[in-house]
Amino acid sequence: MFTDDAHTATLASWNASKHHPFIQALQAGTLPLSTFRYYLIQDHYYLQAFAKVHELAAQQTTDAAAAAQLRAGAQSLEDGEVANRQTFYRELDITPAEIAATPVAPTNYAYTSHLYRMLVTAGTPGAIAGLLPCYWLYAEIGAELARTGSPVPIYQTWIDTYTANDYTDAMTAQLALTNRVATPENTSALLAAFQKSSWYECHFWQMALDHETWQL
Ligand SMILES: Cc1ncc(CN)c(N)n1
Repeated sequence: MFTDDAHTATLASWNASKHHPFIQALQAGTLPLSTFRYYLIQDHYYLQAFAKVHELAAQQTTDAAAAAQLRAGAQSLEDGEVANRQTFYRELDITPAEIAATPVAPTNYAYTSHLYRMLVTAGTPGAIAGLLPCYWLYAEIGAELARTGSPVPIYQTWIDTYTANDYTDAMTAQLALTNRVATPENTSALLAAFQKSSWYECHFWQMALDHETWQL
């Protein structure tokens, strides 16, 4: 199955994400709130692009079931993760003005550009494979972190987002969709899309730890 091969091919990168200092500090409760704020603001832009790629991929395909699944995935993102973020923004006093005044950081820019690129160069199946680590890696991270939890309530709520049934159901549906659109002809392109997204996921944590900015 495509997703088994993709998972095996990205084990090192996924382990690096799961044990990244950002994740370890979030679990220990030692992650500075300023770093979490930085992550949330950048992730606002990431999730916007993530939803947009779902919509564009749905528009681009003639596979009605795939289009419906992509739109359902985007809706579940809106209802779950994006809705939860509004609570975080209020709690941490993150305003629309602050978000608007914050540029998309280089790693985030590169990751979201990769998702759009996959749609253009590898079509809807390429976009689906590029989107999958976002669903799946966070579900695995959530499951691991939930074993001990975090002493900081807002970090615990963040963890809970990714163990919630609506999130894991959306992830399972996306796994099935990816396996359905994978063919012997497109497997290597889909694997490359998945591997690069996994690489970007790991660098996204580092971007947040570094409070990465453009040095133009
Ligand atoms: C960068 C990134 N990757 C994945 C997720 C989980 N949907 C997220 N919120 N942000």
